[in-house]
Amino acid sequence: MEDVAVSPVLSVQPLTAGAFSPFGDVIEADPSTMRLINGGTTERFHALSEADVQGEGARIVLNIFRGQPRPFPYEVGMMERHPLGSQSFTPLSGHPFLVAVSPDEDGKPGRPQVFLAHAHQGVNYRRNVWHHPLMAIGAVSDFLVVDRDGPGNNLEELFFNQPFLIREPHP
Ligand SMILES: NC(=O)N[C@@H](O)C(=O)O
Ligand code: NI
Repeated sequence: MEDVAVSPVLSVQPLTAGAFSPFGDVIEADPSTMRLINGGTTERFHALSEADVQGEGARIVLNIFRGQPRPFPYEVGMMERHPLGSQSFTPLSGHPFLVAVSPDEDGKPGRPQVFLAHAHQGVNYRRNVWHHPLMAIGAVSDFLVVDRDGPGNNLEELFFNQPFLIREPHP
C-alpha cells in the first residue's frame, strides 16, 4: 500500500495577548491602556504596539490590503518573514481572520500556531517573525496594514516540504 503523506492538521486557538506575545502584539481595546482625551469624549487605547523599521531610507507606511477569503480546508504550505520591519493587520470590514505564526528554528519556521482573530482584534507581527500571508475568512475583507517601505529585501519565504492543514477556521 503506497504511503500517502497526510498533511499534519493544525488546530485553531482564540487570539489572546498572552498566547501571541512571543510573536508580537494584539491590537485591541485593552482597558488597561485606556486614557480619556478630548474632554472625556474619546477613549484613547494608548501605545498598543510599535511599528519597527530598520535600514537607511526605511519609512513606516500605512496601506490597505483587500484579502480574498481563503478556502477551507486550507493548506499552509509556506511561511514568510520581514527581516527589516514589523507588519500589522487591523480589520476594517467587520470580519474575523486567521493568523498563523511560527517560532524560528535555526532560520526556518517551526510548526505553525494558528489563531482566530475577531473583527475587533488586529495583530502586529514583530520584525522577523515567521507568519503566513493574510488569511481572510468568509468574505473579501479590508485591513489597515502598517509596515515598512524602503530599500533592501524585506521578504523571506520558506516553503514546507510537507504542508500543514487547517480543516476549518475556528477553534
Ligand atoms: N507581501 C505582502 O505585502 N503581504 C504579506 O507580507 C502578508 O503578510 O500578507
Ligand atoms: Ni507579511
